[in-house]
Amino acid sequence: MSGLSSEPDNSYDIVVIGAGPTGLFGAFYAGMRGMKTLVLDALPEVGGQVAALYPEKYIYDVPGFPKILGRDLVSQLVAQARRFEPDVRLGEQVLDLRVLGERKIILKTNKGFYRTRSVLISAGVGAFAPNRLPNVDAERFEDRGVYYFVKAKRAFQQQNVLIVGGGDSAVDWALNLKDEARHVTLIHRRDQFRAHEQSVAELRDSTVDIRTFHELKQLHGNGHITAATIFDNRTQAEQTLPVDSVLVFLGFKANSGPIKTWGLEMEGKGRAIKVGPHFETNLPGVFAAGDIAGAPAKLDLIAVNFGQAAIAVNSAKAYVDPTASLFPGHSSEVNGH
Ligand SMILES: Cc1cc2nc3c(=O)[nH]c(=O)nc-3n(C[C@H](O)[C@H](O)[C@H](O)COP(=O)(O)OP(=O)(O)OC[C@H]3O[C@@H](n4cnc5c(N)ncnc54)[C@H](O)[C@@H]3O)c2cc1C
Repeated sequence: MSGLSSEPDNSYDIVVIGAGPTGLFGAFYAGMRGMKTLVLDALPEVGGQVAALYPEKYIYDVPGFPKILGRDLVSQLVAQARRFEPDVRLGEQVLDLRVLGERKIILKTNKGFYRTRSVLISAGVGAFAPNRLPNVDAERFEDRGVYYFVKAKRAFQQQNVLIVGGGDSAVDWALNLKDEARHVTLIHRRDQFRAHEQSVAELRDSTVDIRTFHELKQLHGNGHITAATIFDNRTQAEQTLPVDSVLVFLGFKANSGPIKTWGLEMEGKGRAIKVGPHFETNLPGVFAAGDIAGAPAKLDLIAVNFGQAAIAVNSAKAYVDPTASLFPGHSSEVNGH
């Protein structure tokens, strides 16, 4: 790993790779065990698959919640993890991991290096990245009118907004922005939406200009987007619309690529990291939990992942501090405020 000679000063007891449900709960547990914690995720938002793929769906099998919306579960996990104030860095993908010795691990990301005594890999199905707009040279407008994530709807006040996509995110953001923006157009290449029936009904009843069977042909602007040409994929008829922002919601792809090069023993056709009973990997100080872990009875469910995160983090604590016990004590007794 190049750059190791200039070792970073930032040093953690544990770095959690991946801020999905497993990583967020792992971060909570690490905080409860008094570990200095850093959480890293490639995406600019936390929540893993839940936030990226189904934030607006109800989940029915999380203990204690008869039903809970994906995004509400993520908020609750964040609130729980925040209590111990872990460092969180988003939009940062871990590219390399090296064990240099006992309790000495270096991580390299696309933004820098971190030193840590242990690692929890809770990377799910890999680092998420949004599917980018194909064939329209959108890169030159990224963050200059083309956005794959929306943080604050205020940013689109009085704008002409073009939304691309037919899933929950596209439909929900169209509904969310219709009163904030000057005009919202939504294009989708088919006439069937992959979104909540109720939201689609609301959309069809709203002021959003819906163009089904439409796709993006070209973006225009000098520095920042000013217009977009769309076309009807049945007739090829084109139209150029004045546009200030294009919001792209074409789903995500996962890339587990770098993890396979870290010297970890893999299984399950190379998709899962082999773990032992404490969710330890073959690399000392490196633990894995959640969808990425090749546990003996593998069930990729949030409820199961929470338990794995607890075992992995408590094991990491005992590794980092050999005088510490594996059992954390009951939270109701040790953290009573
Ligand atoms: C449509 C759908 C519906 C589902 N419904 C349910 C349900 O009803 N009940 C249920 O229990 N489960 C459900 N699941 C499964 C559940 O979402 C997963 O089991 C869970 O999200 C796994 O959590 P995780 O934290 O292990 O991984 P993930 O949620 O995949 O999070 C992993 C995170 O790690 C990040 N990451 C990966 N590699 C890197 C890297 N190198 N550097 C930085 N960051 C990285 C990713 O960007 C991602 O954010 C569903 C899944 C899908 C797709």
